[in-house]
Amino acid sequence: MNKPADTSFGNATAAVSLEVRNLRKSWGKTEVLSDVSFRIGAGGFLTLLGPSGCGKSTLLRLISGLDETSGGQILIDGRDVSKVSAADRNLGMVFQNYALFPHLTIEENIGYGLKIRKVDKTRRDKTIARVSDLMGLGPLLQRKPSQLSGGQQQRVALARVLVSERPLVLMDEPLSNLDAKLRTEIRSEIRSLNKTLGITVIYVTHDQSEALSMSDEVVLLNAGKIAQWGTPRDLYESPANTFSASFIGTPPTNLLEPADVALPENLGLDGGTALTDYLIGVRPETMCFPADGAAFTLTGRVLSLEYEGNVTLLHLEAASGAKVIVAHGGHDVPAPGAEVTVGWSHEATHFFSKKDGAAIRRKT
Ligand SMILES: Nc1ncnc2c1ncn2[C@@H]1O[C@H](COP(=O)(O)OP(=O)(O)OP(=O)(O)O)[C@@H](O)[C@H]1O
Repeated sequence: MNKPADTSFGNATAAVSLEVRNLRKSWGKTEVLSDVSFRIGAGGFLTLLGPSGCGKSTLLRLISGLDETSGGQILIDGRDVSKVSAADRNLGMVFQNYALFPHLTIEENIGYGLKIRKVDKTRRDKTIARVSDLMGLGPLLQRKPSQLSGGQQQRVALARVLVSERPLVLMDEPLSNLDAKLRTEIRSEIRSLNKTLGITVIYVTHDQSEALSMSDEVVLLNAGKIAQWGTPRDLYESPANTFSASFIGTPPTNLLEPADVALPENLGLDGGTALTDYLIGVRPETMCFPADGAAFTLTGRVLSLEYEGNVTLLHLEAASGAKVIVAHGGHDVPAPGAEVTVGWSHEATHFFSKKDGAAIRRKT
């Protein structure tokens, strides 16, 4: 499983870019996607991330051509395919409900698309052998799908799409049936095949760690709208709004009333910004205890402790009653009930408008 990908199999058709412009989708009177626009370059890996029901699968189905758009455009390599049938979009798909042919062996299932496209047998066998080896399916090739576990069947579905040599592959939560160890291994396999074969991948997940670790770019959706589109680093380090700040990161960003915080004199905000206008965002892992002369400090009472191995989560209650979480890396853990002062730097501080949740950028 840990072998580096071999480039000798698969001559993926030259990779393609994907662009979605002002895409809309309504079911009856309910609009489930509104004005969604993003693009990913050829060979890129873009993840659609968001909570359950935000429209990720709907968006993927529109890109695939399985459902019709209610407005907007989908361009593959600059060509508008919005009205082109799914079969003519030249893309591969792995969905949550992988459908394997029950009467075919695993080997035949994986090679089905190649056979249909009349790829010669020697090349087909070589490709199947290589991908099944990478996916740990080698010993299972002669079995039927019913003789495999759910996780193994899902790996077959993935292998099948990876050997299909489509330039654009859509994946909807393809790792959801796998255990944690396999997920991590297959994540890096998918990522390495994406780069080695130059396949453009659009990947759906609600798991932010999967999204951050695999993607070149992430589109974070909230209730059918894009909350933020950027690199994993953009999303983590510069959340565009309170939704993004709260969704990305475990535990989520603390959103604090300025009244709970001892603020430095110069916040770098516009002169007109009043204390009541904004919230302060700070990630638990960027806070320190003791505060040690940090620019921002907060004093609170320790409600409880959660030992996580590498860190201990300090659950604090500020004077106002607000709950705050600090990920503390040191061994000097305070006792429950103690009053403590924690701190953080200017760089760790994010400001958000209370009105609409949007990030307030500081003056440079
Ligand atoms: N065929 C349909 N008819 C009516 N409403 C639908 C249909 N398909 C999806 N929806 C609605 O569209 C919204 C988005 O659903 P979608 O499956 O795209 O969300 P998701 O983000 O993929 O969720 P999950 O992570 O739970 O799979 C939901 O409110 C869902 O109920």
